[in-house]
Amino acid sequence: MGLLTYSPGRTRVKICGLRTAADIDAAVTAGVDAVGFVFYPPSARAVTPHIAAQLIARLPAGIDAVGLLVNASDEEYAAIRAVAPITLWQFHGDEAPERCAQIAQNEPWMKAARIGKQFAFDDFSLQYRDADAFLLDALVEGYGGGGVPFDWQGIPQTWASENAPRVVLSGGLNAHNVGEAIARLHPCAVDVSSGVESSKGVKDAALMTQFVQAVRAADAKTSSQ
Ligand SMILES: O=C(O)c1ccccc1N[C@@H]1O[C@H](COP(=O)(O)O)[C@@H](O)[C@H]1O
Repeated sequence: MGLLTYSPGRTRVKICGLRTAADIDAAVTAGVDAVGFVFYPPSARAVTPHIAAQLIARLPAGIDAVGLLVNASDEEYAAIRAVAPITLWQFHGDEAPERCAQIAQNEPWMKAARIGKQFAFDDFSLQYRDADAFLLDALVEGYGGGGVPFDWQGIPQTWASENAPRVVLSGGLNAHNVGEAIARLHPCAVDVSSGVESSKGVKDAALMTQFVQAVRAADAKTSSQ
């Protein structure tokens, strides 16, 4: 179905920062809707476009292959597009809306909002109104993937409910806190990286399974209320 198919009561799941065939197989078995590839060389989770292409070839139909970029140059982007069949773009840097649209061409894209103590939610959603989704993350050093949650209470209630169909929640999620996040915000999807790792950049199959099970349990609880 893909990550951005909004279906209340069925929260979509993306696991980001996959680097090996075993990671892909474990994520697929766990029941994800999308897997993410980090094309940001400073990250411990970075992959080359060729590695990503090999990993994407293992994916069954219907699971999104997300390309995560941070202020990528034209050359970096061209190298990815040449070999890796990305189905959804994630812009996690300082990209202006025009740059996101230029890179994504007519493919879906989401823009990360890096949320600190104060964040202008309305300004962000207006500025990036052409995005297919808003990915909410904590403001951390190194742009993202820090395993740090932000204060969900700081999201204005009206903004959260109006934008729920295109909110992808991330930032420090794990099997223990994702249920509360879903109950509070009812996002279209959740996105995790650090919370399913045994050490930085090393995915753990059991933690991936537990994360997806926690999402399904939260959905079941919401539906029964
Ligand atoms: O994972 C990374 O290394 C990364 C690097 C630069 C930008 C974003 C990155 N990851 C994304 O960050 C969020 C939150 O991740 P976490 O669960 O808190 O570790 C998520 O969207 C990742 O895709």
